[in-house]
Amino acid sequence: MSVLLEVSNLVARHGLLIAVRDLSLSVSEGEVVALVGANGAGKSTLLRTVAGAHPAAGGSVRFDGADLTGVPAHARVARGLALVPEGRKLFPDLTVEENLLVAGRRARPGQWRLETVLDAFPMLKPLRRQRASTLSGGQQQATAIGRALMTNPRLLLVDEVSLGLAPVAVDTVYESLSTLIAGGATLVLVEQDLARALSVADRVVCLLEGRVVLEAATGDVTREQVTEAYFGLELT
Ligand SMILES: Nc1ncnc2c1ncn2[C@@H]1O[C@H](COP(=O)(O)OP(=O)(O)OP(=O)(O)O)[C@@H](O)[C@H]1O
Repeated sequence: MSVLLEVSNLVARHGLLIAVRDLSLSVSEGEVVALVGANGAGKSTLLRTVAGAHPAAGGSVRFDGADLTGVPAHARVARGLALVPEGRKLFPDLTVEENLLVAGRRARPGQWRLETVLDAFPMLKPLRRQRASTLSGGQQQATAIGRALMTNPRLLLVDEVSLGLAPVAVDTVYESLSTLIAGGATLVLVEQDLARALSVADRVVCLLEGRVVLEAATGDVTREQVTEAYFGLELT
């Protein structure tokens, strides 16, 4: 598998606070990576910096061989990097369909268009003409992932996949993610629910205080080992 994303010695700050410290990570084409870690570990800042929504204070972000470190977010989307942000950030007054179509306006060529996104997220079909502000959390998350797909990404970064969703909504969102995975999508998922994360990912990367403290194929690591890394406990 060829490397699609290569993050090297990345540093990201919020003022004086260093949220991402000298972090290196690579993601290969077709891989599903679960990014886990406690609140404040730096997961969101990392995804936002990779997507160009937050500036890098050091290091580099290479995508498909090109250095994108100083490149604006919209140009990264054009190259195939898409972020589903924490809080979903839909246009509340637009309908589901309009939210999807807006994202598709400058899409790269590819399989994803309104019809194929609705096929991947069947729960959205009856909601097409409904305003985003009236949707449940799960419906919003499905719309937000669908909106990112409309750009025909080569790598999809999804922040906080299941945060705030009812269990049944989490199931539905993961069913659709599984469809994407079966179709060969390359994904980085930030997920608080460790069992979920381990169930879909090929590899788990655990952050603590802005650093990678554990990185392993999901088959090679136990839930206990990930939990220990998560809280910064000594590995036994
Ligand atoms: N806009 C901001 N201004 C100042 N500090 C911030 C800002 N956003 C995040 N931080 C700080 O940066 C560090 C990393 O936060 P980040 O949100 O990236 O972590 P996270 O792992 O995604 O956590 P969470 O699950 O809570 O979102 C934390 O100490 C956080 O308080």
